[in-house]
Amino acid sequence: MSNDNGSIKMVEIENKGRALVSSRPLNAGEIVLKDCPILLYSAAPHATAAAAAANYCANCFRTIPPHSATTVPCPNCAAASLFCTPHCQSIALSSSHTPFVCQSLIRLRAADSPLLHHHHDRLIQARFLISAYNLATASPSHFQTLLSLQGEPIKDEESIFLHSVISSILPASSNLRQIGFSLELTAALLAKDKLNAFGLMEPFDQDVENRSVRAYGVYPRASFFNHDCLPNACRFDYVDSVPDLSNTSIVVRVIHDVPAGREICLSYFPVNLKYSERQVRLKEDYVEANWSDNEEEMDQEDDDMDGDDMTGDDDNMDGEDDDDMAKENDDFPHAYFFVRYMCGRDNCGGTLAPVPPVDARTSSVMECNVCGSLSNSED
Ligand SMILES: C[S@@+](CC[C@H](N)C(=O)[O-])C[C@H]1O[C@@H](n2cnc3c(N)ncnc32)[C@H](O)[C@@H]1O
Repeated sequence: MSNDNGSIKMVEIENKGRALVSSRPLNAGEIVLKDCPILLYSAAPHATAAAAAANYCANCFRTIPPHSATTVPCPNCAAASLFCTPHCQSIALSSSHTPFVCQSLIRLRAADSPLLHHHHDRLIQARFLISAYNLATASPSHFQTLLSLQGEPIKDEESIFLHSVISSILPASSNLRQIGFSLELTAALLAKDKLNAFGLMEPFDQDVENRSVRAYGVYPRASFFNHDCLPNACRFDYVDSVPDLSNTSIVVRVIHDVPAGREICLSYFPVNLKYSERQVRLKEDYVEANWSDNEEEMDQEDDDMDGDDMTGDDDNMDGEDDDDMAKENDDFPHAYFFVRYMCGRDNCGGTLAPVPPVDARTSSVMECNVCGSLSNSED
Protein backbone atom coordinates (compact mmCIF):
# COMPACT_ATOMS: atom_id res chain seq x y z
CA MET A 1 0.00 0.00 0.00
CA SER A 2 1.36 3.41 -0.76
CA ASN A 3 0.75 6.50 1.28
CA ASP A 4 1.36 9.95 -0.10
CA ASN A 5 -0.80 11.87 2.46
CA GLY A 6 -2.13 14.16 -0.30
CA SER A 7 1.07 16.19 -0.56
CA ILE A 8 1.82 15.16 -4.14
CA LYS A 9 -0.24 14.43 -7.22
CA MET A 10 0.46 12.87 -10.56
CA VAL A 11 0.48 15.02 -13.70
CA GLU A 12 1.69 14.63 -17.28
CA ILE A 13 4.67 16.76 -18.28
CA GLU A 14 5.64 17.19 -21.90
CA ASN A 15 8.72 15.14 -22.82
CA LYS A 16 8.81 13.54 -19.37
CA GLY A 17 5.55 11.57 -19.22
CA ARG A 18 3.97 11.08 -15.82
CA ALA A 19 5.45 13.07 -12.98
CA LEU A 20 4.73 13.84 -9.33
CA VAL A 21 4.23 17.47 -8.32
CA SER A 22 3.54 19.10 -4.97
CA SER A 23 -0.17 19.69 -4.29
CA ARG A 24 0.66 22.41 -1.73
CA PRO A 25 3.74 24.15 -0.36
CA LEU A 26 5.97 21.56 1.31
CA ASN A 27 8.27 22.09 4.27
CA ALA A 28 11.86 20.89 4.13
CA GLY A 29 12.04 17.35 5.48
CA GLU A 30 8.36 16.58 4.86
CA ILE A 31 7.55 13.00 3.95
CA VAL A 32 5.78 13.01 0.59
CA LEU A 33 5.50 9.28 0.02
CA LYS A 34 5.77 5.94 1.77
CA ASP A 35 5.60 3.13 -0.73
CA CYS A 36 5.63 -0.68 -0.46
CA PRO A 37 7.01 -2.87 -3.24
CA ILE A 38 4.70 -4.93 -5.46
CA LEU A 39 7.69 -7.08 -6.37
CA LEU A 40 11.00 -7.74 -4.62
CA TYR A 41 13.74 -10.02 -5.82
CA SER A 42 17.21 -10.92 -4.71
CA ALA A 43 20.27 -9.38 -6.31
CA ALA A 44 22.13 -12.64 -5.58
CA PRO A 45 20.08 -15.25 -7.43
CA HIS A 46 23.05 -17.61 -7.62
CA ALA A 47 23.38 -17.78 -3.83
CA THR A 48 24.49 -21.19 -2.75
CA ALA A 49 23.17 -22.79 0.39
CA ALA A 50 26.21 -21.62 2.34
CA ALA A 51 25.93 -18.04 1.11
CA ALA A 52 22.20 -17.95 1.77
CA ALA A 53 22.78 -19.22 5.28
CA ALA A 54 25.14 -16.33 5.96
CA ASN A 55 22.91 -13.67 4.48
CA TYR A 56 19.34 -12.52 4.64
CA CYS A 57 15.73 -13.60 4.68
CA ALA A 58 14.44 -14.60 1.22
CA ASN A 59 11.15 -12.87 1.99
CA CYS A 60 11.81 -9.61 3.88
CA PHE A 61 15.54 -9.30 3.04
CA ARG A 62 16.53 -8.50 6.62
CA THR A 63 19.94 -9.76 7.67
CA ILE A 64 19.59 -13.07 9.49
CA PRO A 65 21.72 -12.94 12.64
CA PRO A 66 24.23 -15.80 12.91
CA HIS A 67 22.81 -18.79 14.82
CA SER A 68 19.32 -17.27 14.85
CA ALA A 69 16.94 -19.72 16.51
CA THR A 70 13.93 -18.59 14.43
CA THR A 71 15.43 -19.21 10.96
CA VAL A 72 13.56 -21.74 8.81
CA PRO A 73 14.40 -23.02 5.33
CA CYS A 74 12.09 -23.40 2.37
CA PRO A 75 10.63 -26.93 2.67
CA ASN A 76 11.39 -27.59 -1.02
CA CYS A 77 14.72 -25.97 -1.87
CA ALA A 78 15.98 -26.35 1.71
CA ALA A 79 18.94 -24.23 2.72
CA ALA A 80 19.13 -22.39 -0.63
CA SER A 81 16.32 -20.11 0.60
CA LEU A 82 16.10 -19.19 4.25
CA PHE A 83 13.48 -17.19 6.08
CA CYS A 84 14.08 -15.20 9.24
CA THR A 85 10.93 -16.51 10.95
CA PRO A 86 8.17 -19.09 10.29
CA HIS A 87 5.90 -16.05 9.70
CA CYS A 88 8.09 -14.82 6.83
CA GLN A 89 8.26 -18.35 5.45
CA SER A 90 4.49 -18.67 5.49
CA ILE A 91 3.98 -15.30 3.71
CA ALA A 92 6.61 -16.19 1.10
CA LEU A 93 5.21 -19.62 0.30
CA SER A 94 1.99 -18.03 -0.93
CA SER A 95 3.51 -14.93 -2.55
CA SER A 96 7.18 -14.42 -3.44
CA HIS A 97 8.41 -18.00 -2.99
CA THR A 98 5.58 -20.13 -4.35
CA PRO A 99 6.34 -23.66 -5.69
CA PHE A 100 6.51 -21.94 -9.13
CA VAL A 101 9.37 -19.68 -7.97
CA CYS A 102 11.05 -22.42 -6.00
CA GLN A 103 11.17 -24.89 -8.90
CA SER A 104 12.28 -22.17 -11.31
CA LEU A 105 15.12 -21.12 -8.99
CA ILE A 106 16.32 -24.71 -8.63
CA ARG A 107 16.45 -24.96 -12.43
CA LEU A 108 18.08 -21.55 -12.77
CA ARG A 109 20.90 -22.58 -10.41
CA ALA A 110 21.31 -25.85 -12.32
CA ALA A 111 21.18 -24.28 -15.81
CA ASP A 112 24.53 -24.93 -17.44
CA SER A 113 24.64 -21.88 -19.69
CA PRO A 114 27.94 -20.02 -19.35
CA LEU A 115 26.24 -17.12 -21.13
CA LEU A 116 24.04 -16.87 -18.07
CA HIS A 117 26.35 -17.67 -15.20
CA HIS A 118 29.23 -15.52 -16.45
CA HIS A 119 26.97 -12.48 -16.69
CA HIS A 120 25.73 -11.44 -13.30
CA ASP A 121 23.30 -8.93 -14.84
CA ARG A 122 21.63 -11.62 -16.90
CA LEU A 123 21.21 -13.87 -13.88
CA ILE A 124 19.56 -11.01 -12.04
CA GLN A 125 17.28 -10.32 -15.00
CA ALA A 126 16.34 -14.01 -15.14
CA ARG A 127 15.60 -13.83 -11.41
CA PHE A 128 13.39 -10.81 -12.03
CA LEU A 129 11.48 -12.62 -14.80
CA ILE A 130 10.77 -15.56 -12.48
CA SER A 131 9.31 -13.14 -9.92
CA ALA A 132 7.39 -11.17 -12.53
CA TYR A 133 5.78 -14.25 -14.11
CA ASN A 134 4.99 -15.53 -10.62
CA LEU A 135 3.28 -12.20 -9.86
CA ALA A 136 0.93 -12.76 -12.80
CA THR A 137 -0.65 -15.65 -10.90
CA ALA A 138 0.08 -14.73 -7.28
CA SER A 139 -1.27 -11.18 -7.62
CA PRO A 140 -2.85 -10.35 -11.02
CA SER A 141 -3.66 -6.77 -10.01
CA HIS A 142 -0.03 -6.08 -9.08
CA PHE A 143 1.03 -7.69 -12.36
CA GLN A 144 -1.23 -5.23 -14.22
CA THR A 145 0.31 -2.37 -12.22
CA LEU A 146 3.77 -3.57 -13.23
CA LEU A 147 2.69 -3.62 -16.88
CA SER A 148 1.31 -0.07 -16.60
CA LEU A 149 4.71 1.37 -15.70
CA GLN A 150 6.98 3.11 -18.19
CA GLY A 151 8.98 0.89 -20.56
CA GLU A 152 8.48 -0.29 -24.13
CA PRO A 153 9.48 -3.84 -25.14
CA ILE A 154 12.74 -4.10 -27.06
CA LYS A 155 13.21 -7.42 -28.83
CA ASP A 156 16.99 -7.42 -28.88
CA GLU A 157 19.58 -10.15 -28.45
CA GLU A 158 19.39 -9.80 -24.67
CA SER A 159 15.62 -10.24 -24.37
CA ILE A 160 15.61 -13.11 -26.91
CA PHE A 161 18.34 -14.89 -24.91
CA LEU A 162 16.58 -14.32 -21.58
CA HIS A 163 13.25 -15.46 -22.99
CA SER A 164 14.81 -18.70 -24.15
CA VAL A 165 16.43 -19.22 -20.73
CA ILE A 166 13.21 -18.53 -18.91
CA SER A 167 11.21 -20.76 -21.30
CA SER A 168 13.42 -23.65 -20.30
CA ILE A 169 13.21 -23.13 -16.55
CA LEU A 170 9.64 -22.05 -15.77
CA PRO A 171 7.57 -25.10 -14.69
CA ALA A 172 5.63 -26.53 -17.65
CA SER A 173 2.53 -27.14 -15.59
CA SER A 174 1.96 -23.47 -14.83
CA ASN A 175 -0.71 -21.47 -16.64
CA LEU A 176 1.80 -19.43 -18.60
CA ARG A 177 -0.19 -19.47 -21.80
CA GLN A 178 -3.17 -18.00 -20.01
CA ILE A 179 -1.14 -14.99 -18.88
CA GLY A 180 0.26 -14.41 -22.36
CA PHE A 181 3.79 -15.81 -21.90
CA SER A 182 5.69 -14.66 -24.99
CA LEU A 183 8.87 -12.97 -26.13
CA GLU A 184 6.85 -9.75 -26.41
CA LEU A 185 5.76 -9.98 -22.76
CA THR A 186 9.25 -10.95 -21.56
CA ALA A 187 10.74 -7.96 -23.40
CA ALA A 188 8.07 -5.65 -21.92
CA LEU A 189 8.74 -6.92 -18.39
CA LEU A 190 12.49 -6.43 -18.80
CA ALA A 191 11.90 -2.84 -19.90
CA LYS A 192 9.63 -2.15 -16.89
CA ASP A 193 12.30 -3.52 -14.58
CA LYS A 194 15.11 -1.56 -16.20
CA LEU A 195 13.34 1.80 -15.99
CA ASN A 196 11.57 1.42 -12.67
CA ALA A 197 13.30 -0.91 -10.20
CA PHE A 198 14.90 0.57 -7.09
CA GLY A 199 17.87 -1.09 -5.41
CA LEU A 200 17.63 -1.88 -1.71
CA MET A 201 21.23 -1.34 -0.75
CA GLU A 202 23.47 -3.08 1.74
CA PRO A 203 23.87 -0.91 4.85
CA PHE A 204 26.61 1.72 4.69
CA ASP A 205 30.13 0.60 5.54
CA GLN A 206 32.76 3.33 5.57
CA ASP A 207 35.43 0.85 4.36
CA VAL A 208 33.47 -0.13 1.26
CA GLU A 209 33.61 2.27 -1.65
CA ASN A 210 30.62 0.96 -3.60
CA ARG A 211 27.73 -0.48 -1.63
CA SER A 212 26.19 -3.49 -3.29
CA VAL A 213 22.51 -4.01 -3.94
CA ARG A 214 20.84 -6.58 -1.72
CA ALA A 215 17.52 -6.73 -3.52
CA TYR A 216 15.59 -4.92 -6.22
CA GLY A 217 12.03 -3.74 -5.78
CA VAL A 218 9.31 -2.24 -7.93
CA TYR A 219 7.47 0.54 -6.06
CA PRO A 220 4.33 1.54 -7.94
CA ARG A 221 4.01 5.18 -6.80
CA ALA A 222 7.70 5.94 -6.39
CA SER A 223 8.12 4.87 -10.02
CA PHE A 224 6.52 8.14 -11.07
CA PHE A 225 9.34 10.30 -9.74
CA ASN A 226 11.41 11.64 -12.61
CA HIS A 227 15.15 12.22 -12.43
CA ASP A 228 16.99 15.43 -11.70
CA CYS A 229 20.72 15.77 -11.15
CA LEU A 230 19.86 18.38 -8.49
CA PRO A 231 16.92 16.62 -6.88
CA ASN A 232 14.56 18.29 -4.41
CA ALA A 233 13.76 14.98 -2.68
CA CYS A 234 15.54 11.81 -1.69
CA ARG A 235 14.52 8.40 -0.53
CA PHE A 236 15.29 6.58 2.66
CA ASP A 237 15.12 2.82 3.12
CA TYR A 238 15.43 0.79 6.26
CA VAL A 239 15.99 -2.78 5.19
CA ASP A 240 17.78 -3.83 8.39
CA SER A 241 16.14 -1.50 10.86
CA VAL A 242 12.75 -1.70 12.49
CA PRO A 243 10.85 1.54 11.93
CA ASP A 244 7.07 1.75 12.22
CA LEU A 245 6.55 0.49 8.71
CA SER A 246 7.56 -2.52 6.67
CA ASN A 247 11.35 -2.75 6.40
CA THR A 248 11.15 -2.94 2.59
CA SER A 249 9.11 0.25 2.23
CA ILE A 250 10.79 3.35 0.94
CA VAL A 251 10.16 6.81 2.30
CA VAL A 252 10.63 9.94 0.17
CA ARG A 253 11.30 13.31 1.85
CA VAL A 254 11.81 16.74 0.32
CA ILE A 255 15.22 18.14 1.11
CA HIS A 256 14.24 21.82 1.09
CA ASP A 257 11.05 23.89 0.98
CA VAL A 258 9.10 23.36 -2.23
CA PRO A 259 6.32 25.64 -3.51
CA ALA A 260 2.96 24.21 -4.67
CA GLY A 261 2.89 22.84 -8.22
CA ARG A 262 6.63 22.14 -8.45
CA GLU A 263 7.80 18.78 -9.77
CA ILE A 264 9.35 16.52 -7.13
CA CYS A 265 12.38 14.68 -8.49
CA LEU A 266 14.86 12.14 -7.22
CA SER A 267 18.36 11.63 -8.50
CA TYR A 268 18.46 8.17 -10.09
CA PHE A 269 22.17 7.98 -9.22
CA PRO A 270 24.26 8.83 -6.19
CA VAL A 271 24.44 12.62 -6.16
CA ASN A 272 28.23 12.53 -5.95
CA LEU A 273 28.54 10.80 -9.33
CA LYS A 274 30.52 12.99 -11.69
CA TYR A 275 28.61 14.74 -14.46
CA SER A 276 30.30 12.70 -17.21
CA GLU A 277 29.59 9.41 -15.40
CA ARG A 278 25.98 10.44 -14.88
CA GLN A 279 25.59 11.10 -18.60
CA VAL A 280 26.99 7.63 -19.38
CA ARG A 281 24.62 6.00 -16.88
CA LEU A 282 21.63 7.95 -18.24
CA LYS A 283 22.48 6.83 -21.77
CA GLU A 284 22.99 3.21 -20.71
CA ASP A 285 19.95 2.91 -18.49
CA TYR A 286 17.51 5.40 -19.98
CA VAL A 287 18.01 5.53 -23.71
CA GLU A 288 16.40 8.96 -23.99
CA ALA A 289 19.38 10.58 -22.16
CA ASN A 290 20.29 14.27 -22.18
CA TRP A 291 17.47 15.16 -19.84
CA SER A 292 18.04 17.64 -17.11
CA ASP A 293 21.10 19.70 -16.40
CA ASN A 294 19.89 22.46 -18.69
CA GLU A 295 20.16 26.09 -17.79
CA GLU A 296 16.44 26.50 -17.25
CA GLU A 297 16.27 23.78 -14.63
CA MET A 298 19.27 25.11 -12.81
CA ASP A 299 17.71 28.54 -12.64
CA GLN A 300 14.59 26.99 -11.18
CA GLU A 301 16.55 25.04 -8.58
CA ASP A 302 18.32 28.25 -7.75
CA ASP A 303 14.97 29.83 -6.86
CA ASP A 304 13.95 26.79 -4.84
CA MET A 305 16.71 26.41 -2.42
CA ASP A 306 14.96 27.19 0.81
CA GLY A 307 15.24 30.92 0.93
CA ASP A 308 18.98 31.12 1.56
CA ASP A 309 20.70 34.10 0.03
CA MET A 310 21.55 32.83 -3.43
CA THR A 311 22.47 36.17 -4.86
CA GLY A 312 25.68 36.64 -2.94
CA ASP A 313 29.20 36.42 -4.21
CA ASP A 314 29.71 32.96 -5.63
CA ASP A 315 33.32 33.42 -6.67
CA ASN A 316 34.66 31.12 -4.02
CA MET A 317 32.27 28.34 -5.15
CA ASP A 318 32.90 28.78 -8.83
CA GLY A 319 36.57 29.39 -8.97
CA GLU A 320 38.10 27.17 -6.32
CA ASP A 321 39.42 23.86 -7.52
CA ASP A 322 39.79 21.96 -4.28
CA ASP A 323 36.60 20.00 -4.84
CA ASP A 324 36.60 17.63 -7.81
CA MET A 325 32.88 17.51 -8.17
CA ALA A 326 32.28 21.19 -7.84
CA LYS A 327 35.03 21.65 -10.43
CA GLU A 328 33.33 19.32 -12.89
CA ASN A 329 29.96 20.96 -12.31
CA ASP A 330 31.33 24.47 -12.05
CA ASP A 331 28.06 26.30 -11.67
CA PHE A 332 26.61 27.79 -8.55
CA PRO A 333 23.56 25.54 -8.03
CA HIS A 334 25.67 22.38 -8.26
CA ALA A 335 28.30 23.72 -5.90
CA TYR A 336 25.61 24.91 -3.49
CA PHE A 337 23.92 21.52 -3.64
CA PHE A 338 27.14 19.66 -2.86
CA VAL A 339 27.98 21.88 0.07
CA ARG A 340 24.54 21.89 1.60
CA TYR A 341 22.92 18.57 0.73
CA MET A 342 25.70 16.05 0.17
CA CYS A 343 27.02 13.99 3.04
CA GLY A 344 30.69 14.66 3.65
CA ARG A 345 31.51 11.27 5.17
CA ASP A 346 34.13 9.19 3.33
CA ASN A 347 32.67 6.74 0.78
CA CYS A 348 29.13 7.88 1.51
CA GLY A 349 27.87 10.26 -1.19
CA GLY A 350 24.41 10.26 0.42
CA THR A 351 21.92 13.13 0.30
CA LEU A 352 21.04 15.12 3.41
CA ALA A 353 17.42 15.90 4.22
CA PRO A 354 16.11 17.56 7.37
CA VAL A 355 14.36 15.15 9.73
CA PRO A 356 10.57 15.53 9.29
CA PRO A 357 9.22 18.85 10.58
CA VAL A 358 7.24 18.96 13.82
CA ASP A 359 4.23 21.32 13.83
CA ALA A 360 5.31 22.58 10.38
CA ARG A 361 8.61 23.82 11.86
CA THR A 362 11.60 22.75 9.79
CA SER A 363 14.26 20.96 11.79
CA SER A 364 17.87 22.02 11.59
CA VAL A 365 18.89 18.37 12.02
CA MET A 366 19.91 16.85 8.71
CA GLU A 367 19.86 13.08 8.18
CA CYS A 368 21.91 11.30 5.53
CA ASN A 369 19.87 8.87 3.44
CA VAL A 370 22.87 6.52 3.04
CA CYS A 371 24.91 6.42 6.27
CA GLY A 372 22.12 7.68 8.53
CA SER A 373 24.39 10.18 10.28
CA LEU A 374 22.78 13.26 11.79
CA SER A 375 24.28 16.75 11.56
CA ASN A 376 23.14 20.26 12.33
CA SER A 377 22.64 22.47 9.28
CA GLU A 378 23.43 25.54 11.39
CA ASP A 379 26.90 24.28 12.33
C1 LIG B 1 10.83 5.72 -13.37
S1 LIG B 1 10.10 6.38 -14.79
C2 LIG B 1 9.49 7.92 -14.23
C3 LIG B 1 8.00 8.09 -14.58
C4 LIG B 1 7.72 8.24 -16.03
N1 LIG B 1 7.86 9.64 -16.45
C5 LIG B 1 6.34 7.72 -16.39
O1 LIG B 1 5.66 8.33 -17.21
O2 LIG B 1 5.96 6.67 -15.89
C6 LIG B 1 11.55 6.76 -15.71
C7 LIG B 1 11.26 7.34 -17.07
O3 LIG B 1 10.74 8.67 -16.95
C8 LIG B 1 11.29 9.52 -17.94
N2 LIG B 1 12.12 10.55 -17.27
C9 LIG B 1 12.59 10.52 -16.02
N3 LIG B 1 13.27 11.64 -15.72
C10 LIG B 1 13.25 12.42 -16.82
C11 LIG B 1 13.78 13.70 -17.14
N4 LIG B 1 14.49 14.42 -16.27
N5 LIG B 1 13.55 14.18 -18.38
C12 LIG B 1 12.83 13.45 -19.29
N6 LIG B 1 12.29 12.24 -19.05
C13 LIG B 1 12.50 11.72 -17.82
C14 LIG B 1 12.12 8.65 -18.85
O4 LIG B 1 11.29 8.21 -19.89
C15 LIG B 1 12.47 7.47 -17.94
O5 LIG B 1 12.75 6.31 -18.66
